[in-house]
Amino acid sequence: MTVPAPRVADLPENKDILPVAAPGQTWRVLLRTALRHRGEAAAALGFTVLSSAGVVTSPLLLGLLVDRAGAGTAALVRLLAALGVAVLCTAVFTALAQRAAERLGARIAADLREDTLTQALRMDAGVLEKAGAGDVASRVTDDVEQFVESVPLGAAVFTALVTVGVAFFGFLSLDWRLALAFTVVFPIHALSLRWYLAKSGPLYAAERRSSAERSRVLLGSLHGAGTVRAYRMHPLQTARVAQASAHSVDAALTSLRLFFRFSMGMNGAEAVGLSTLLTAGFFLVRADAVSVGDVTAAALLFHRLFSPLGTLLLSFDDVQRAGAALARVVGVAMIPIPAAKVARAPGAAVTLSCAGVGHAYDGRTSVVRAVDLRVPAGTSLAIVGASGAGKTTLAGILGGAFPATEGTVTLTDAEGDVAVSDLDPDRLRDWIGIVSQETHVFTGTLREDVTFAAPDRSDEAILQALTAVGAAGWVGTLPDGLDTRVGEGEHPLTAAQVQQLALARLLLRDPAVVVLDEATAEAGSSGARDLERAAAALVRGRTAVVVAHRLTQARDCDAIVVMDRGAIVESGTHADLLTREGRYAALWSAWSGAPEVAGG
Ligand SMILES: Nc1ncnc2c1ncn2[C@@H]1O[C@H](COP(=O)(O)OP(=O)(O)OP(=O)(O)O)[C@@H](O)[C@H]1O
Repeated sequence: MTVPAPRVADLPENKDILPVAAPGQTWRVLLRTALRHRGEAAAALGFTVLSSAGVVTSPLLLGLLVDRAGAGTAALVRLLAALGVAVLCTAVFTALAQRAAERLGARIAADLREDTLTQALRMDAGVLEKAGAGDVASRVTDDVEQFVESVPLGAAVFTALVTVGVAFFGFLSLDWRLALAFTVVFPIHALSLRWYLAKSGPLYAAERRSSAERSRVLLGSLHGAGTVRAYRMHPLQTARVAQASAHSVDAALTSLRLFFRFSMGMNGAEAVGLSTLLTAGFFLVRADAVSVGDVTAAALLFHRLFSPLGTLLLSFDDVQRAGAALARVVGVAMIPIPAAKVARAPGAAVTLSCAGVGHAYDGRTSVVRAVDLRVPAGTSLAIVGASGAGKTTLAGILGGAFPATEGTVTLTDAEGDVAVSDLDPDRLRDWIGIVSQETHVFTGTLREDVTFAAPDRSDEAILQALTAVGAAGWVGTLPDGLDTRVGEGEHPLTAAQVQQLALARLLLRDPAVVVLDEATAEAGSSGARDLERAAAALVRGRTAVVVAHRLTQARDCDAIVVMDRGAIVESGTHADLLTREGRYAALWSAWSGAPEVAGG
């Protein structure tokens, strides 16, 4: 059966993914990571060399045994004893080499996974969003796993390389003509390998790409399950997942077909090699140039090499897969992290301001336009406006969740001005804390969840924070108190409780500035009042920006801005705005059910 050679162009291409490292960069990162564990690397190397030497010694001793068959019992016993020692040492060193290499590989993989995840978390939020969390997740999980799985093989490849090298000298020690016969396999292997490598590298890269795309579509479907259900988009979404999976399977099958063709060529080369060696041996023995023992040793040596040679050639396949996976992992490290210039802690009083802030998610349509704001230290500002006016976007920009496409956000304390974009990411949350619409409960104990951003707080401080946000009541009824496990599949929490935890988390972190985006929206009307009080506890005494859908929240703030189609159309205090009888007054009137008199 002839199998058509596959073409990379036939495979799906995903253009939105993160960069992939070049081979040179990948090797440098791998080497640098390995050098962090010098002891393990030296042990792996040393044991591998010893085990390779053992593999070559046994056939040579068996050849001697054949030649000295009539040399007397003592000589034979000595040879047999040497053979036994060689076999034993080979087994021990091979096991030690394997273990040392696996340990080294596990350490390298753990370092890579950690470095990649750290990098992914520090990267520009815009880049992360564009690339898709699925692609990053697939690199930190699938690709690192692929690399980890190939670690034992990597050790085997190294052993095989050393064994083939040492074996060649073994052949030379017998007779150079036998070594020559042995070398006929190399050109055949080299040609088929060249053919294979040219085709397989791009195919494996494409295979990894389509697997990343499948993860992206799957994760997207899971995250957007609510929307999919609400709009009855199951058939469409299922078709998207099926298509991404089909592309992934196609890519895997294409690589597999190529590999089968390559394996067939390899078996042929070994048959030719052994036949040539035996034929050359026959003539050399007939001409008395070599002994029968030499040819026996050469044939056994060649036979012993089937396995390392096969490992070398067959594993090119896996080495390439691992290489493609590693290049994707290292690619994450190549994404520039926004330069962090300021790592100082904030002063006690911080003013938040912005100038000329504009934002276009797609780079074309501005959803926030030319916003200038100043929130003096210790005061609060409410943002109100109709749905889609740009409140969440502005809050995200002010809170440093992502950079604006235009303008700057500045924090000012006694020491001077700091642009939010210039702050060290590790320091940013000391300056500004944010509660967004997407609150999340991390799987673990309630204590771990609340102290996520402030790990060293005492139970007393935690309970104080929970009391301040009005959560002490329900937390007191939990089966294991602060040790109760929450998060996915654990003790269920209501939307209002999740919001309270988010507020308590921020209270414990104690930033100078807080940005609250709809902290009360999820609670429903019954819990909303409680959450308003909880949010007020957080706002008190701090510089605060509050996205207020419930206008009672806006009324309680020192200043209010009204947004419409991305721009600020009104600003002032609650009383000012009511006297103006503009948009805010209209919103308030609709909200409170009756027109309110200024100052009332
Ligand atoms: N991640 C995003 N990508 C592209 N467009 C977005 C994104 N987030 C919001 N938008 C768009 O930007 C505009 C402003 O949205 P934003 O959520 O900031 O408004 P909002 O006033 O907070 O609305 P709501 O009160 O409904 O939350 C809307 O047209 C919205 O569709």
